[in-house]
Amino acid sequence: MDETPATPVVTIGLNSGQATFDYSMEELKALVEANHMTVVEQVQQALTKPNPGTYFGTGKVEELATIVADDGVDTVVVNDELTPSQIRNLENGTKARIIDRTGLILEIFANRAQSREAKLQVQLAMLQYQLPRLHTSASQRLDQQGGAGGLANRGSGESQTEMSRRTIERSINHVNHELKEINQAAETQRAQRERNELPSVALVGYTNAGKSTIMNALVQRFGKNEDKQVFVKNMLFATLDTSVRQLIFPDQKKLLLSDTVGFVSQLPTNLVKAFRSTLSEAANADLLIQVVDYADPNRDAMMQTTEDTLQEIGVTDVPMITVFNKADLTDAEYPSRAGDQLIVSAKDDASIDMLVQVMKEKVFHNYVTANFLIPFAAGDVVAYFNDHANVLSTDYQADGTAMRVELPSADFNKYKRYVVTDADAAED
Ligand SMILES: Nc1nc2c(ncn2[C@@H]2O[C@H](COP(=O)(O)OP(=O)(O)OP(=O)(O)O)[C@@H](O)[C@H]2O)c(=O)[nH]1
Ligand SMILES: [Mg+2]
Repeated sequence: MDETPATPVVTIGLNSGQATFDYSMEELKALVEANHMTVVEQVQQALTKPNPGTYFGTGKVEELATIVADDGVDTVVVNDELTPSQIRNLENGTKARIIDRTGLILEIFANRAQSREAKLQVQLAMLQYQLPRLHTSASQRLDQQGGAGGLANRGSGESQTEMSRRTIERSINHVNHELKEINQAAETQRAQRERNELPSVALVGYTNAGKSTIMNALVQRFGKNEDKQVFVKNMLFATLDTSVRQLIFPDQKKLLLSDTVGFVSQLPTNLVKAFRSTLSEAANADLLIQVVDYADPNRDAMMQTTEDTLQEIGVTDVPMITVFNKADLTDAEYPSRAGDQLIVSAKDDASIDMLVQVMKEKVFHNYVTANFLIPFAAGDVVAYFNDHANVLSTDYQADGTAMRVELPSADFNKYKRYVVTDADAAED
């Protein structure tokens, strides 16, 4: 455990009268805490738009400088993304280190990334963020987190700015290249092929809504024995890597379920772009399950954030159901269903049953039920049905095995020659 005390900070935000202002400051506080810092004071200014030079108006910057000095903090976290010159001017005006919302989210992601792919994706987003912000403390902080990798090597003759810029550009190319290699790896392609054969369902939603918990509950009941549970924790951005698991239901219907990074409002564009391949799981899904923390008073804003982010990554026409989770923390009755909306608790078996029922309705529409008479010489087909289809009845007859089977229409077509009508089956 990390026992170092959290860094105290002042958060600042511009209140332009938007309905979501209070919520966004609250969200900023949660992000600050996720980054091992703690808010000692919040400062806001009512302004319709940011001052282009200093974000806050000049008088307010002076006031902020006093607050920073009085509170004895050396870091100010800003609720919006700033321009490089706004960062510089605010740093000069307050004598504090300025972290904007984007920089903050990047730092959290950098600390959470586990897999090589996630690390590279975060690194790419950081480099792109740093490029126009050289010589601000924002860049140096990220540099310490390993953002630019090889920035330390200094050449002779060139100005430091010129050198850093070229180094960052080179690093960006390098990271892009490595990411491309990961995507082309045999493993990824194999997974892709499997994906094309089975329906896929993706869990999406605001961070900390319970996506990974639902994934684990489903995997525990319908996953393969060797499948590992995914990481669950009560913190923002517990999950940064996409996990895909196969679910097999008792009727042999199978699907792929994926769990991925959660969303937060104003997720940096570079980050969303860098995580494109991770998020492609959602884009290619046959069904999205939007998980919402039903116990959170800001749930409507969180749903809006999720829908905006999906739009931004180009996911616009995938069918979606909404799962209001954590109902055990509310007075609501659960599980309950109204059309495509469910109220559940991830910790409740009956809730998981209801979710499975709805998932099945949505993704398994290409199934047919038919009677087959399979000659003994084609015993492998009987074995195939037992492993891959929902066998409703089996009867060993003189001329072969009679089976009534529910199966995907592709398989039905493949084994059509063994189909018999109900009447045929009755005759035998
Ligand atoms: N009481 C209650 N707690 C839940 C429920 N579902 C999840 N949680 C808790 O909520 C917290 C977040 O759960 P996760 O599954 O990690 O959430 P997530 O959506 O995967 O979050 P990110 O990966 O950060 O996007 C954990 O502490 C869970 O134990 C639920 O139905 N009821
Ligand atoms: Mg998660």
